[in-house]
Amino acid sequence: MKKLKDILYKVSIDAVRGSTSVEVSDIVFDSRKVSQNCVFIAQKGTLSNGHDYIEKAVENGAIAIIYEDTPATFLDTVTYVKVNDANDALAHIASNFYNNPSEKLALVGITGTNGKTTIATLLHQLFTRAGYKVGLLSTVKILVGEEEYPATHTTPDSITINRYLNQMVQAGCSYCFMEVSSHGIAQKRTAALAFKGGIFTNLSHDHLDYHKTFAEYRNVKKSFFDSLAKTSFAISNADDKNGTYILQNCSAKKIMYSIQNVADVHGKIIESQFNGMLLNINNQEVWVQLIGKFNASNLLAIYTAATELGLGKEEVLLHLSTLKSVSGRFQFIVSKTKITAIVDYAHTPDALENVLKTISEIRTFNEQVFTVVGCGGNRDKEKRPVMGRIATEMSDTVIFTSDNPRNEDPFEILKEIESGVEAQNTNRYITIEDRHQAIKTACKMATQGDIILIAGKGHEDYQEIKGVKHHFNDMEEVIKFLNEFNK
Ligand SMILES: CC(=O)N[C@H]1[C@@H](OP(=O)(O)OP(=O)(O)OC[C@H]2O[C@@H](n3ccc(=O)[nH]c3=O)[C@H](O)[C@@H]2O)O[C@H](CO)[C@@H](O)[C@@H]1O[C@H](C)C(=O)N[C@@H](C)C(=O)N[C@H](CCC(=O)O)C(=O)O
Ligand SMILES: Nc1ncnc2c1ncn2[C@@H]1O[C@H](COP(=O)(O)OP(=O)(O)OP(=O)(O)O)[C@@H](O)[C@H]1O
Ligand SMILES: N[C@H](CCC[C@H](N)C(=O)O)C(=O)O
Ligand SMILES: [Mg+2]
Repeated sequence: MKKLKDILYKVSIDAVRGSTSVEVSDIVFDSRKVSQNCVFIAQKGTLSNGHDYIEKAVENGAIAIIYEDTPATFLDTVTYVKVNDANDALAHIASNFYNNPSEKLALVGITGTNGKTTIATLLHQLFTRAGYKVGLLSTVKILVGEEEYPATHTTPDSITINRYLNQMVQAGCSYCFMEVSSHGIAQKRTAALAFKGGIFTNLSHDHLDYHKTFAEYRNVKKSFFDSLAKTSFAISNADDKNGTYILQNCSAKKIMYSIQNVADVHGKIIESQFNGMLLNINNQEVWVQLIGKFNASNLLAIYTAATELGLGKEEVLLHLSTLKSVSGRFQFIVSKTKITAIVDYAHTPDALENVLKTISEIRTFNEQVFTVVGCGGNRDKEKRPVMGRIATEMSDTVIFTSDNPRNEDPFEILKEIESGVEAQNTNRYITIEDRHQAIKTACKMATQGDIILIAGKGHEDYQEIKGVKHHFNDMEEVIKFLNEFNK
């Protein structure tokens, strides 16, 4: 068992009351999960304040309390440690408690609005193919080697991160690729981790409900790169207008990739079809099984990271050609009558535009493109009209529908989406709130050779309505209806 003082290493402490030599059984930030001899870390949240639960935590057996705001009463049987930032303290305590696992493997963090899951998952695939045991922390799932665990967040809390990293180290993983969300950075979930490298994809409109301004959102992402060690690497996208800014105060080795400009790693799409594209990366050609400019960009980031982590260029190119698309990311099926149905997680204006652009680059224009799309409830409202405009501008027919309305009125969300449709495109859409019916209608309307894009939910297997998650999967639905209509 560890002593309290052992896990306080690197924590910025203001005051201590009681003994730090007590032995601690576990660390928790939720009073409901406290067990005998636990350390309870009181965090200020968005809904409630952990400081209100200090007494409850002590009642449940906490032996030590880490806090920012001094509690009204102190007990002699409990050790109290005052810190100026409980989230930062939690990050260090979690790392110490699990023996600083991030220092024992090569940890790479991927951040940006879009592409994190794709890059992290494909890097996991690539290094596994290269013969290593690899960890993954992503929106879709957590992997310790090939062993799979469910993911609840894009970037989990510090305790969960370090618990899994420790498990990865124990299992013999040499690498871990993790998504680093802006919420994760802002809440210091990744603060005490030793990153071998960081990757920046792009920055566009999202989460302004949480970060308030774009500048704040951008600076949160930048702070991740500011904190990278000199001995690590920072890979950034020269095609994004914030790609250089994000590395301005970064002291790590900087490497830029681009499909538009001159850069350390330059790529070009030579040819593109539904089943893949031919890429030229730094003057070497490679056929890959993914499509779209955005995936070419993701593959450049992957190529750069893999070579930076020590794999040979030829070996990396060989593995790149075997990588398969990530679940719910431009995942497609072709039906009996050659209708192509694509399920994609595009839930931001930028991602929706990219997916529709990719489709227009490949389509023949002898067919129709149907788009089924909605916007999540209790999330950024500003993106709704923008997504409404983009969907109707770039598809022949759009069916607006619900995507996790959560606690909002789905019809109000739909009105906000519709408000963005430009006058000349109002005849291009219909609105069907029920997502089953919306997908069914698209399948009914589509004829031989048409394309149906179902955007926003990707891999998700639920529709969240008023706190209840009902089973729902876009791919299952579209396959079911295409079969039902014998298409
Ligand atoms: C807005 C946000 O990020 N919220 C996260 C935050 O919760 P919170 O600040 O609201 O916490 P709270 O419920 O107010 O409670 C405050 C503190 O009191 C404690 N408490 C509370 C009640 C009690 O009885 N006892 C007790 O001790 C809580 O454990 C907590 O420490 O801290 C919690 C613990 O780590 C997270 O689970 C929670 O994520 C919620 C579920 C969430 O939805 N987060 C999303 C927005 C998120 O983080 N998304 C990003 C990326 C999304 C993307 O890029 O698309 C992600 O990384 O997943
Ligand atoms: N590099 C990219 N640039 C723009 N759009 C992208 C890029 N990569 C993927 N996309 C689009 O964004 C969607 C989400 O991709 P992905 O899941 O990889 O992103 P993410 O950053 O993990 O998102 P989240 O914030 O939800 O975790 C994809 O389905 C695709 O439409
Ligand atoms: N990680 C994102 C995913 C959004 C996916 C979309 N289907 C929605 O529910 O809005 C979020 O929770 O904001
Ligand atoms: Mg993700």
